[in-house]
Amino acid sequence: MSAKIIDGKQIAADIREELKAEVAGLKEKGIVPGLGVILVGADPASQSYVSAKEKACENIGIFSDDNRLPAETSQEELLALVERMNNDPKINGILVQLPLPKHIDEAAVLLAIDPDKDVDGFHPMSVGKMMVGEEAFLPCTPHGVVQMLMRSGVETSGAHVVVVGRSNIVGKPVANMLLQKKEGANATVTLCHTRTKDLGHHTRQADIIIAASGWPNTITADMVKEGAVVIDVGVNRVEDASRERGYRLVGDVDFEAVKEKASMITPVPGGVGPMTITMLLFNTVESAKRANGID
Ligand SMILES: Nc1nc2c(c(=O)[nH]1)N[C@@H](CN(C=O)c1ccc(C(=O)N[C@@H](CCC(=O)O)C(=O)O)cc1)CN2
Repeated sequence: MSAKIIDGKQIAADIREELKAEVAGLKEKGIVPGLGVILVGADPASQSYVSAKEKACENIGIFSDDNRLPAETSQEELLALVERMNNDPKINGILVQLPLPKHIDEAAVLLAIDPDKDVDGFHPMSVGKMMVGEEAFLPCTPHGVVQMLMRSGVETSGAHVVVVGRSNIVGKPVANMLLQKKEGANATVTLCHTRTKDLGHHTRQADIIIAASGWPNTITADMVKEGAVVIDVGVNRVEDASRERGYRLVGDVDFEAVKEKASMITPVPGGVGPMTITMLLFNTVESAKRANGID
């Protein structure tokens, strides 16, 4: 039987409606959440993600401070802008779109962000707090994955989750979040990567597979247990002359074949992607509440 499609667009829209109502309530108290947005360079994918984030802010009533800087921007100039936003009370969250140009030390920039405004959840302080189970801003894509599982009624407690990919943005944090001792987690987690021997041996044991390798067709049908839940975090461009833009988007999972074996599956596009932007909005509202002493 074909899998139930987990509709990321719909779940994201539901959360955005909840946030819109929360932002309206904050406005009545004179509070307008603000997001400082920084994009260095003109990478087309990054430009479209940043524009989508700003549009999403506008739609729910978050103020955004747009800063598009040329690719030649120096690290010092970028750090000065981050510092200005750290000290600006109108800014509750700072988003530095990644990747940054090669001449800029990404780790140094992320470290410069005030952890209280780290709505991307990439600062080592946020990562450390998440790891030990303290309250912290959770990175947006992994947080989106956990929300999708919870809102789709997927039981993670005691389930065997196999994560494929060990990036700092997705693989490592999602593995960590799912093994925490809390609601929507409590899973047994296996973290696989490019050096894992016989990947299929691990994925076939999974109740839930989270594919975040960055390569199309990493997960094929023979690697999936009948009835497993499959979450595809990949966003890969593959050439497609039949499309106006010359490419189409695919995930890391062989969707057509795997959907015949899985019980639930996320599509690409329209799965995890829309959740990433939504959880950024969530963190920004959360930060505005914390800054104003609201629980
Ligand atoms: N500072 C950050 N940089 C990056 C992050 C991040 O969370 N913070 N994540 C990724 C890119 N990203 C957000 O920035 C992102 C990726 C994909 C989508 C998305 O909605 N994808 C759609 C398809 C969109 C399309 O048609 O191109 C989907 O999958 O349905 C949103 C955000 C790296 N950088």
